[in-house]
Amino acid sequence: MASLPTTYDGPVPIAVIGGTGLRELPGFTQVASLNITTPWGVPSSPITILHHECKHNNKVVAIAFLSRHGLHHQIAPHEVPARANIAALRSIGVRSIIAFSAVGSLQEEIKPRDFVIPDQVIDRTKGVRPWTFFEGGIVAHVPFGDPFDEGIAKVVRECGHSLEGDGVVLHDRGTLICMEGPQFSTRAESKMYRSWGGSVINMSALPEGKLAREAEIAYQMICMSTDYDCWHESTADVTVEMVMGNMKSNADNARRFITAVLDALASEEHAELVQAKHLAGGIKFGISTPQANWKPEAKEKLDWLFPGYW
Ligand SMILES: CSC[C@H]1O[C@H](OP(=O)(O)O)[C@H](O)[C@@H]1O
Ligand SMILES: Nc1ncnc2[nH]cnc12
Repeated sequence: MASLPTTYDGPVPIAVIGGTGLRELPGFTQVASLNITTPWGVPSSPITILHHECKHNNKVVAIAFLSRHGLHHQIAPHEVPARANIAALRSIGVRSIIAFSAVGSLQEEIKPRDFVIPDQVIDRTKGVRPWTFFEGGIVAHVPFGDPFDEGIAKVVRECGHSLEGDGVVLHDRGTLICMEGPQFSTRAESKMYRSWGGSVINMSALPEGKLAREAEIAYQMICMSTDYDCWHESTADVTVEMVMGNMKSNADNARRFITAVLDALASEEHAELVQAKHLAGGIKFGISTPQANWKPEAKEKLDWLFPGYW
């Protein structure tokens, strides 16, 4: 294949982050491949810019795609450079992220290959992943009571329901447990997460979602169930083979789902939502350190993330 341009000039407000089994988005035209270096390092993969012709208005929109675990799934969940990923996406104009994830089901009614649009998350990562842009002399605290974006979630749910009966089964809400990994849970842990009200489990929603919130990016995860983890008495414990097998056999549904979401988000009706106007500027109110006391090195990094804010 001829190599792609390494720059892209147009606006790119929407990004898709692909996870396990979703290292690229088939069916879209690739128009550029960007290698971006951020003050937090380099992203998991080059950012591919895809052109998508919106079904509703035939308008061509640019979408950014990033592969969370790298082009060859060589990056473990705890090694994902989430700060570089989020910062790089924001630097090209991204303000809304649809993040895909393969998850274990913690509830009988969430069957393998069902989709879940989580609305809550419980953090079971172990503090080994860098999880904030605000450190080294500038302190900030952002609200995270609703960790996902309800506006984007509403559009995603409508799209999922429009595909129901056509192979897609959708659960509108759910509590996602984000564990550290890379080992899967013990049976005792799996049962404990069920007793906490967990619906599904993965290793990658955090700190990705927290960093997106700090970067004023609307973030919604679409989860696809691939297994019953290890709590279920009559099914085998989760294995990578099981996860990959279910991702592969449901890949076409995942592709149709994401295409429908991109069609909907590209319509005029959702322009404000996609630009995350509801989040814009909010970070200014979350900073506790008076600007006069900011360390120059810390300010330089934040200036990269929020050009023109200070
Ligand atoms: C290969 S099974 C565990 C792996 O799958 C999920 O990946 P992702 O969320 O990126 O789709 C899970 O979070 C783990 O990283
Ligand atoms: N059972 C499980 N636990 C954690 N992450 C997963 N991703 C897919 N299945 C999983």
